[in-house]
Amino acid sequence: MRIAVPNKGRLHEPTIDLLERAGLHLENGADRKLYADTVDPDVTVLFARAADIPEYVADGAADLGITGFDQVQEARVDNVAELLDLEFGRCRLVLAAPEDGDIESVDDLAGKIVATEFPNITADFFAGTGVEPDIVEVSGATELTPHVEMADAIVDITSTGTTLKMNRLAVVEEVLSSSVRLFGRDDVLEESKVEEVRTALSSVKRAEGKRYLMMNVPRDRLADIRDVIPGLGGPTVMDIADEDEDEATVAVHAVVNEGDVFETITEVKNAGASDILVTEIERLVE
Ligand SMILES: Nc1ncnc2c1ncn2[C@@H]1O[C@H](COP(=O)(O)OP(=O)(O)OP(=O)(O)O)[C@@H](O)[C@H]1O
Ligand SMILES: O=P(O)(O)OC[C@H]1O[C@H](OP(=O)(O)OP(=O)(O)O)[C@H](O)[C@@H]1O
Ligand SMILES: [Mg+2]
Repeated sequence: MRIAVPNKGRLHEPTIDLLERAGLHLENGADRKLYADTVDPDVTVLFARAADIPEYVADGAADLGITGFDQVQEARVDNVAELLDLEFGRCRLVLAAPEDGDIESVDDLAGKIVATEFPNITADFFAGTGVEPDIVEVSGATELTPHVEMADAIVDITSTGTTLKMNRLAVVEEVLSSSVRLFGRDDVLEESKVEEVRTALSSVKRAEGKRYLMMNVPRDRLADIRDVIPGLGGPTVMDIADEDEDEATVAVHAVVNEGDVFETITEVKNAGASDILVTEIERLVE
């Protein structure tokens, strides 16, 4: 099983970090190498450009891929399926034009020129509008093209909006909303290794923003504690070893949202809990 991941750019680090947190530790993967082994002898990693990854998966150079949804759409591959939204690399592809120009809506682009690194997505977008500009493919610095009379508008990536603003461009319309996805070729989707990888990655995503809470509670206050813990399927209650059966204290463990931890601690304390411990969770397997 081979997974293609971005070799550089802004998606490289977070993707490697995610694989590591999922337990797929990379080995022998020194910088500039094309491949890396992982702790799982059946899983290798192929480093490729974010834009090439969908093709690599479709053609069989890799079985699974991790890259932006925008790249998967642009590649127009029809034999791959999405397995998981990894929820980072969030950005939008937008149609943008000079702030002080005369392009204010899609209709203003009839017969005009639109420059983009995403000609397929752009063509699909305009096909749905009935407006037919000339689409010119560029390989970078798209934001400059309206200022050098190469184009009247662009379709490009934005997230904070800083680059558009710096180039005095305004959003005319959103074309696509993107985040990083795990996807696989249709003919490998039933393989057990694919499900293993998907489960490992999704368990990391599920654990994000969650905390594990442990505490000791007098048995006769358990009902109150249950009332205040917004646990995942309720708390786990355990007898404490060597305690007398009738003895009073039990251990309570629960998974809670990070945002609820502060309030929950106050509430369980008021309900009689002591020795409260909060820890991070690496993975949460369904
Ligand atoms: N500003 C951004 N905010 C969030 N995600 C982004 C942003 N820019 C790009 N991305 C996402 O990252 C993907 C790859 O972009 P990145 O800039 O890392 O590579 P690239 O410029 O295509 O790489 P290369 O240097 O190989 O040409 C994009 O397809 C998109 O999904
Ligand atoms: O809305 P913003 O936060 O300003 O982000 C948008 C910019 O980010 C990307 O470029 P990147 O930084 O990846 O540089 P690149 O052109 O070298 O790929 C994209 O191509 C935009 O130019
Ligand atoms: Mg970029």
